[in-house]
Amino acid sequence: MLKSEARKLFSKKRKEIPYQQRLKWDDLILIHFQKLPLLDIRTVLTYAAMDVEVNTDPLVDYMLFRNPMLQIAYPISDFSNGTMQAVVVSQSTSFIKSRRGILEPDPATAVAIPPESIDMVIVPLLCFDKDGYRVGYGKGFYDRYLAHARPDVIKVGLSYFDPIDKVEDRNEFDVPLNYCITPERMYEF
Ligand SMILES: Nc1nc2c(c(=O)[nH]1)N(C=O)[C@@H](CNc1ccc(C(=O)N[C@@H](CCC(=O)O)C(=O)O)cc1)CN2
Ligand SMILES: Nc1ncnc2c1ncn2[C@@H]1O[C@H](COP(=O)(O)OP(=O)(O)OP(=O)(O)O)[C@@H](O)[C@H]1O
Repeated sequence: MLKSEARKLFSKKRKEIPYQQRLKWDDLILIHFQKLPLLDIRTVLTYAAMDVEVNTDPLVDYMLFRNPMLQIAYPISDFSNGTMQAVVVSQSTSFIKSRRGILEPDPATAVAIPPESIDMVIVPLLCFDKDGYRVGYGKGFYDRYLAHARPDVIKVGLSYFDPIDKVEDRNEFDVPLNYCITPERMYEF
């Protein structure tokens, strides 16, 4: 399937999920997420889910329960050049609604960190394939960001749907996932 087709199909499918179903699926995703090896993870870049995306809050709560010292970072996007910066949040961080309705930490209340300091990235996506390639919103934010991350950074995708066979129009910038978690199971690539 082509990225453009997958984007259209999975945006539609995601919007059609009933709210109660989504809550159940978020629970199942948390159960599989708990099987990930988290021992050496000190800094995680997650994302603040928009209403149709897999909710990351239960995963963050779980990771903080396991390791209260864990640093949690969120991206701040610059739509003028397609780049993102990771900022570490704390109790005193406030979130503000950016363009496109995404919640982002107020930069005045969070601390910017370099991409090399991140051990795990929870990556938003619209769909993924059996080799771990993903389709996002098509702006390349994550591929551009991951190009600067350490090669051993663990990339975890979250999806309400099973993988497609193959993203046919992969390009040289596409960074495949190490894991993708669905309500059904965890995929390791
Ligand atoms: N929660 C979340 N945060 C994120 C991303 C994401 O996918 N999800 N990003 C991943 O790159 C970056 C922001 N990039 C984005 C790129 C494009 C659009 C976009 O085109 N939005 C559509 C509406 C999408 C919809 O509701 O279906 C639009 O504005 O028309 C949004 C975010 C960083 N933060
Ligand atoms: N490291 C990079 N350097 C320069 N351009 C890049 C880089 N990564 C991606 N791009 C550009 O970004 C555009 C979007 O890529 P693609 O269609 O793979 O998006 P996507 O993976 O769906 O989006 P996203 O990463 O935002 O979720 C492509 O035109 C690609 O050329």
